[in-house]
Amino acid sequence: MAPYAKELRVASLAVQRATLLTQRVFHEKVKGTELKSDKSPVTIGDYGAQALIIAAIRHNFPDDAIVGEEDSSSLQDNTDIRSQVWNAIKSTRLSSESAEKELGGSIKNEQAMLAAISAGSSTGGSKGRFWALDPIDGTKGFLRGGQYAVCLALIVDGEIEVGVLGCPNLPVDDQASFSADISDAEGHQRGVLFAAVRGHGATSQALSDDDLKQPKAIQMKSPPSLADATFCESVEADHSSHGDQAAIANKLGITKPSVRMDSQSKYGSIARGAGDIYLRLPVSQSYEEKIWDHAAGVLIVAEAGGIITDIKGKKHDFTQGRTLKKNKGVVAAAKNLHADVLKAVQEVLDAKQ
Ligand SMILES: Nc1ncnc2c1ncn2[C@@H]1O[C@H](COP(=O)(O)O)[C@@H](OP(=O)(O)O)[C@H]1O
Ligand SMILES: [Mg+2]
Repeated sequence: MAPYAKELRVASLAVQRATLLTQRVFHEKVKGTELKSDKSPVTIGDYGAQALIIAAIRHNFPDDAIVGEEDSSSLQDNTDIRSQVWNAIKSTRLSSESAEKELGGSIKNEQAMLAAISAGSSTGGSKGRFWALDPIDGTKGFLRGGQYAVCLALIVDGEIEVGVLGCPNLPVDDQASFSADISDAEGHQRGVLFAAVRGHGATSQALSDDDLKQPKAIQMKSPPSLADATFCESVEADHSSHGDQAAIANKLGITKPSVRMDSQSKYGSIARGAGDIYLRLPVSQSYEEKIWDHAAGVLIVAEAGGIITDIKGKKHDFTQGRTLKKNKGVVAAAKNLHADVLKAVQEVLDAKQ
């Protein structure tokens, strides 16, 4: 049996089920939203997806730790949001009964739901097994009806071993034209699940497939020259500097406009060859990137044949707790482009000092 086969299966089904919940929440406009202490939004979808995924992990791997983005403290007193999360959970089931069973079935009651959400409080670290979970990455994209991703990765002794991304608003077709705009995907079936196991390649498949047994291998593309490359970057200018990115593109002779997209959908997109370069350039020197914003995507791009470093050219270090405190930013590109892109990144950033 391939390594981590059960982990990959459980992670894929758990992400599929959680993605379904987020889509329901969006379509039923159950959009109760709060602001967290850092002023970022959190929705019924974030809490519900975190509860469902953690319940599935705890059923299958009871000894594993979980580093999840959300915590349940604000749900303890807010009965309105809490009951909306509970209703979303109760009405979300996979259509395959056997898959539901593999995940351990639904959550029993509101107390169990709160306990599941709270179980994402692990501090991670360099030893043993833990899961890094972002129930909705790109919550701002989710609220806008744009791109977002449900992200889950297994980290063992500091190495990312399994990564899964559920991207409900990206086209299923790996060859579809690269755009963040959902209306451009008109005529394309949407909803894709990206996955990778370290040393065993990366895949994509339709999120709507009942049993998730049709993965296809994906590969990064190498454009004929740097000037033909397509960049992607965050929609939010305070997550990644659009100005620095434009200066780097200019230096490399790239004339195509960048594709702006929320969430780890950017990692999935370049891994399937829809786009060639992903840059995340620090805006604030004090911000520490969160491990759940990168773990799944970093493995998927690496397994699709890409190179991912920080802006200094260092590998991302997932042993440092809940954040990537030893790294700044992201430079992800096809193998033949990465060295030139990194050089341009450093020249542009150094010139600003
Ligand atoms: N100042 C900052 N710099 C970089 N990333 C930031 C940031 N503030 C918030 N983020 C992160 O950026 C993520 C979204 O990434 P992107 O810009 O690629 O869509 C957010 O995830 P959530 O949406 O899960 O909160 C959040 O964790
Ligand atoms: Mg996130």
